[in-house]
Amino acid sequence: MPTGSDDYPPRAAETADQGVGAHKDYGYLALLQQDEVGGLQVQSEDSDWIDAVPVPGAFVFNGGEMLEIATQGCLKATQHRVVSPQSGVHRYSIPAYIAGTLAQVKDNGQLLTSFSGRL
Ligand SMILES: O=C(O)CCC(=O)C(=O)O
Ligand SMILES: [Fe+2]
Repeated sequence: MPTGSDDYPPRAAETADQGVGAHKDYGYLALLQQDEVGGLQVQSEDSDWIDAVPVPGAFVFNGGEMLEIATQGCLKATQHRVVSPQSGVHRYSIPAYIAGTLAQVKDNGQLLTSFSGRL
């Protein structure tokens, strides 16, 4: 197993277990490198699950709840999940989470928002 990565072992053939259940990340951004196996799905506004098909050399950026708060709902936190690979296949992904501090200040009635983030 490569170091610093998440290992999703294959699910038992008779089950449809998920590697990670549906959730939103709580931080600002998650930067994700997934291998060619796939399994990451994002939920649309119509509640459909859409495959985030792996693109070689590309990263996935997942907006988190802090980002949604900091942008006052302009950028939404993405509901997502990971479906485990079929029997006999392993999936690897390397996530990096950008967390940070949110500051909101009212200046003459105008809401000013700033944040500092780090990996
Ligand atoms: O492994 C993935 O593709 C996503 C993992 C994830 O959603 C998480 O760690 O929050
Ligand atoms: Fe996540």
